[in-house]
Amino acid sequence: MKIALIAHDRKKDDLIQFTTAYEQILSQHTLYATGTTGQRIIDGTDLKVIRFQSGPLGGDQQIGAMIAQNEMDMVIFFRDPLTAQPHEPDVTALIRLCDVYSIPLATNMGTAEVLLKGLEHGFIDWRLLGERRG
Ligand SMILES: O=C(CO)COP(=O)(O)O
Repeated sequence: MKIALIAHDRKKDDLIQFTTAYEQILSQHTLYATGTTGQRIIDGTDLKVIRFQSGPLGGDQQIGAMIAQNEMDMVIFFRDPLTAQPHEPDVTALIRLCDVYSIPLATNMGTAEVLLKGLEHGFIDWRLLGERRG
């Protein structure tokens, strides 16, 4: 599975804690991240991460483009609901594309835990069926 990991600045520590706790599951998948988030994960864990641009410089849009091309299977996006983002339209567009393409999306740690446990138990394997249909 291809999983995108993103966190706004005040949520980055939470995402590092989360990726550390679920490192064993995450390490079995291909991980992508926006620029700064990806660097933090690389520095803080043993996970391999493919980094895009930083969010304000287009990283959310790059992940959105992958979703539109059926190249992303899950998005974990720890948003900061209390801070205005200069690239709010990009954030909204990414979330919208997850809904357009029915991509599992977690915007907080509670949902992210459920998604990863579901991933571990094969609940998201339907994405692989789509891959085989090609
Ligand atoms: O702003 C972001 C998502 O909207 C995240 O970008 P960074 O990972 O580069 O901080």
